[in-house]
Amino acid sequence: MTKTIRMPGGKPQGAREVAMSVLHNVETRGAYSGLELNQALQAAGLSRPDAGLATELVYGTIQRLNTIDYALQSRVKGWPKKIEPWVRALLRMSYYQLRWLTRVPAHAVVDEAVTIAKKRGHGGIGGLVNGVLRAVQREGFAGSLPQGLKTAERISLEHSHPLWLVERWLAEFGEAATERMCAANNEPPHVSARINPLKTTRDEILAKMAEAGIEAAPSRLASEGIVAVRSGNLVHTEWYKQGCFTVQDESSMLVASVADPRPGMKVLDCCAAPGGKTTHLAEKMKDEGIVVANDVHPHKEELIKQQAERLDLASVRTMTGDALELADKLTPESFDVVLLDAPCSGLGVIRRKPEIKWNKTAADIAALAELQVRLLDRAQALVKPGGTLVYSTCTIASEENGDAIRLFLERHPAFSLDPEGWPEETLKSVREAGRLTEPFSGMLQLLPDMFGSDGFFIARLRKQNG
Ligand SMILES: C[S@@+](CC[C@H](N)C(=O)[O-])C[C@H]1O[C@@H](n2cnc3c(N)ncnc32)[C@H](O)[C@@H]1O
Repeated sequence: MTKTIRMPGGKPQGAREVAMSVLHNVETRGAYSGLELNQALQAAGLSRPDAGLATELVYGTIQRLNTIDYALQSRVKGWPKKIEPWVRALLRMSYYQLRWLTRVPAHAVVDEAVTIAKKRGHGGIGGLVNGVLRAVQREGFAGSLPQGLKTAERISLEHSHPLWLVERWLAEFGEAATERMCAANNEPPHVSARINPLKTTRDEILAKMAEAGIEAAPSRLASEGIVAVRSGNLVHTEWYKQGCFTVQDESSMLVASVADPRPGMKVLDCCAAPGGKTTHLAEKMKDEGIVVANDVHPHKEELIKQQAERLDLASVRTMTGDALELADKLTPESFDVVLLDAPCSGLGVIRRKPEIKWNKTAADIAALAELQVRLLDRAQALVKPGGTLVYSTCTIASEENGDAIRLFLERHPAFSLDPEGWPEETLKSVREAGRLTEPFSGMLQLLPDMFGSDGFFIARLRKQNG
């Protein structure tokens, strides 16, 4: 049984009720799971284990939605459309627990679900929930997938991904890689952090974490990175508050390293909020020079400022505006390094934001690819002759990545892909994993199954001198 506490509205809420309301809002209001969950957890004030359970229920249920709905449709008449959204959320979440969260006794899952159903609805709903979950419990999960499915259908149902996405990945990456990626997308993401070398060293933080009983190890991919196990949210630590590190995915840490800015340079980050890469660029420059950090959303400027302040970085200058208009506002050819960390479909970060796989469409990818090419077209005008343009996304859709770069290069012959100056340890790890296309071209696609880090694309382009 989980502890129940009083919500501000007067209603008692335990981990399962919190998870249920988050799932309900994600489905009915299109809310982001991460934001919605953070708000709900703050409001509910759950204990750490209960917050952990609520988190697991939300992510696990969204991750396994396809598989869960397939199992429930034969047991619940009118599933899913004719069932009230909150009952849908409750049944899905309970099925998830029965099947994948085996550390919770099945009878406790059913009892709690029935209690919630009766409290929120009426006896009839309690009866429905009880009947469905007891049947699931009795029948078990063996043979829960139909026989004779085509490869795409099997992967889609087994690993709970939409069919169109599985078909797309099968065509591009083949069966083995698609299956690995889909499985990896259902794993919990690594907790990782990027050490701020202006304040501390990786060894020093690792030693302090070991002393505090936090299991952490150096990243295999990024020289400033650490990966922690069962550490809780590192944002709540004193080290974070003191600016010793930034919580960031390991793949994301590579982008500033590939940009390789030097102290004293003038650098532009076109799409910068919340400032993860901006602050990394400034750290790499030893806080000497200027990093202009721009984002289109006015409210996000403050987020970048807060990060720069927390890390004591004085070289960051923030501005708000559409990156498509930056070339009209800033001096042409005036930046040594320009980073375009473009808005993208996010198909590389499904593990962190599982609703992405259910919400994004092929049409979104096409529209984003078109925007990205236009953003590249405008950003290039700001690069000095001999300077560097780095393009990155957290997606694995080729239209938004390699294809966008090829289109760009056709139109801008002054630029060429630059395979030099990439972080050695990264290329070594990717090469050792047998995942580097040789000879290395200057573009890198990391897939989510390779290192347990986000799927990311990075291209480094050099503008010719004069
Ligand atoms: C991938 S995120 C950037 C993450 C950031 N670079 C970091 O490492 O913390 C993309 C950002 O682009 C911003 N954005 C979207 N369209 C834009 C545009 N037309 N001009 C400038 N920024 C834009 C979004 O607000 C979002 O913050």
